[in-house]
Amino acid sequence: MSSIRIANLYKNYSALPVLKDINLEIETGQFVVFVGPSGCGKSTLLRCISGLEGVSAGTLAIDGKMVNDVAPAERGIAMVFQSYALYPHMTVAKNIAYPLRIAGVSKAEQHRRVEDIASKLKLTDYLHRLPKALSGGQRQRVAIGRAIIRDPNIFLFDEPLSNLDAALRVQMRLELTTLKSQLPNTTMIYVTHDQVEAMTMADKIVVLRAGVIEQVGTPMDLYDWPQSEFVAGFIGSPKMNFLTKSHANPFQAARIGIRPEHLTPQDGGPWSGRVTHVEHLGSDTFVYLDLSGDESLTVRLDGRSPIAAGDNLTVGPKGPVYRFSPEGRTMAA
Ligand SMILES: Nc1ncnc2c1ncn2[C@@H]1O[C@H](COP(=O)(O)OP(=O)(O)OP(=O)(O)O)[C@@H](O)[C@H]1O
Repeated sequence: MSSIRIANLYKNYSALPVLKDINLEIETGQFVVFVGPSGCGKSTLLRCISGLEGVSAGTLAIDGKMVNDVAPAERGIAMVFQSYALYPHMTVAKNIAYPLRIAGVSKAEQHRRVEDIASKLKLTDYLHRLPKALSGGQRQRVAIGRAIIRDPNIFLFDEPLSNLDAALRVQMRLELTTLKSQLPNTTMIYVTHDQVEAMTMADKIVVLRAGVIEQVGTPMDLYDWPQSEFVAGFIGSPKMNFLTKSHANPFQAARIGIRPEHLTPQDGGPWSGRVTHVEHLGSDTFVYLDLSGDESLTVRLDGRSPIAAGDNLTVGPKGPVYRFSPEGRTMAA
């Protein structure tokens, strides 16, 4: 068991409030992702859960037991950071086994556990190498192996993939998802800037903004039912289009939003303009449309499109049009 309950949590640095009235429940075995813009408090919340930071007010409980005053090492938590430090003179096997060696676990047991973890993390062929002979992704897997060998109930990741190149990030993303399925009782919390990572890995996403929780939900809840313009703009790639004034008036709202993939060429559709750029990605095409009043739309079309820069184009919705109040809250459909 490794559920987490956070109630009315505040964290200040000197007089600066960084987390404000955080309330969050995480069930055993969930993979929860914290997303939000730089400085919104993601890492601070993770560090409060780990015990590396104390909280200023509120309660933090693991499996129903308040842990505010429990030392980090006693919380059953392991943490992996973006900058992981492997011991350069030790082989992969020795790096992974290190926490067990320190704990005085027998050689035979160390060997058994290292073999088991290496097979989970596809490191079996690299156990005798030194870290300098590994790729970035392999080194990050060793760091993860060293963290999971202690059998933590809760695993915290702070942007573990941000130092890797794009292709390796995708590969590691899939491997972390596999790892999660192999550890069904381990609760995982993952901090990232990358909303694609959040969408593809999370059971539950927590969107933070300026120290408060803006919305919590499954990836598809947040995509389909963003409660605010902030969440609507944060989740989804390419980003949701926002329109105002005459482009929003027909929908009886000051401001509306529509996702690029929910627009389609449509005679008599509500939005017309001139195509400024076209990007062909092979699988789909992004069309950029200039509307009157200095507003613009990104349109995502399936497959290849004959539309070219300079064309006039009229588009309409084939999916939801979100309406926002002047305060940026989503209004009922
Ligand atoms: N030790 C500290 N002392 C003072 N202020 C801090 C400290 N650590 C973080 N902060 C401030 O708290 C706020 C939240 O920082 P935090 O690192 O949690 O944000 P984040 O959402 O993880 O950002 P990023 O995505 O850029 O890593 C920031 O304004 C930051 O400057």
